[in-house]
Amino acid sequence: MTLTDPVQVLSALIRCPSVTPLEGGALATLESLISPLGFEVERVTFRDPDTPDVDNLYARLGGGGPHLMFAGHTDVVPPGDTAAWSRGPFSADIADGMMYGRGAVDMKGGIACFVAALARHVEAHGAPAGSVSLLITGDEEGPAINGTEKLLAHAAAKGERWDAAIVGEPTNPDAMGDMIKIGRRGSLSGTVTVQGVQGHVAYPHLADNPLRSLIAMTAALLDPPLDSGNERFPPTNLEITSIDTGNTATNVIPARATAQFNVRFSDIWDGDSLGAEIRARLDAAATASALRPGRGAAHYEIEFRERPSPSFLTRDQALIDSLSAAVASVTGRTPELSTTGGTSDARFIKSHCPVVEFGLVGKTMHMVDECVALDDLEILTRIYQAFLQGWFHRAGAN
Ligand SMILES: N[C@@H](CCC[C@H](NC(=O)CCC(=O)O)C(=O)O)C(=O)O
Ligand SMILES: [Zn+2]
Ligand SMILES: [Zn+2]
Repeated sequence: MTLTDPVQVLSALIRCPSVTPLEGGALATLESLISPLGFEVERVTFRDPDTPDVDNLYARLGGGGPHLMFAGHTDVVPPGDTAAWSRGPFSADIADGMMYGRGAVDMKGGIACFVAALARHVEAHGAPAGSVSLLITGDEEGPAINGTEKLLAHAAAKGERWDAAIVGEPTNPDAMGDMIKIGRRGSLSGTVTVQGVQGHVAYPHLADNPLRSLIAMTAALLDPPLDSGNERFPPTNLEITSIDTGNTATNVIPARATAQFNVRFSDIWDGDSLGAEIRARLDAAATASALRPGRGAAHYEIEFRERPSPSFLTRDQALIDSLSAAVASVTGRTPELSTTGGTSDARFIKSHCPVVEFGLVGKTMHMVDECVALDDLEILTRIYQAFLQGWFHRAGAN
């Protein structure tokens, strides 16, 4: 195994079937790869009621400051229908300049490139004059209860402090150098249940169809838009993800109906203010009678998923500039600074230190035939190398 070669490192990681929440040998492989670089490695399992136990890894190279954290996850989403894959999802097969496998871009590829970049840095300059830590969880694709948030708290309780962090999630929409993430939108999910009265569809006056209200209520959530965004964030977006009654009959009005939704929200809102707006819209629509003439207000309940993800924005311009300069030096492109897309574990890290994100091209993440261009692995490794050198130089080390 040549640690400076991201292709070899990634190949070893993809071959570990670490479908969330299983460790699948991925953290053990990573531990055996980085230990010879001089990392002090700690493996820790977190538990919580009603969630699977999850293995995590924290490793530190060096003892002094400045201290840079690289964060990521080795767990991957399930491959789905393996027969639909043109190559084994854990084979790491290479064809036409691409490596195939679950996690190729999301985000074993990012980890492999960072390890290779660090190995090259150590080979060329020796260990950085400061510290580099790897904070790697097996619970990013799962509930995210027994992962990054607890690992950060665990390390912080032992005295660990970080000056900055970089997360290796796939941030580029189309090509390397497209985009750096400098923050993330918030996320809030909920379920609305409307109670009605079951009955015969031909005698609707004897029943109370909950879908009439639920249709008006979901429409009220969608329109008018929650905001039009700002210079930092795209417009807040609410998606209805399911409407269900469990009804299999064509001639029965169901007794109740549920709708599920998820909101990706800008920093105009937080979980409380958004929850209040959603309740106000539902109350107004439940009282309106256009789809339910002659009836009183519909009876409904709303349940929000616990712990909405907060939005955040990284305001450390020096860190953003350092990463942008590294991307530009390798790709010749100025990356867009964006808060689009999903949430990431950076939402936990931002409470400990400034955090930015840059990784591979995310086009195939979570898809059948997830794959990465070998050229992109080399580009990302060089970007991480440049970032390491630039960040430690700016921070006053080598
Ligand atoms: N499973 C976790 C968090 C779910 C995070 C997920 N993030 C992505 O898919 C990343 C995509 C991107 O980088 O744009 C999401 O946004 O749903 C939980 O639910 O806590
Ligand atoms: Zn990911
Ligand atoms: Zn993912």
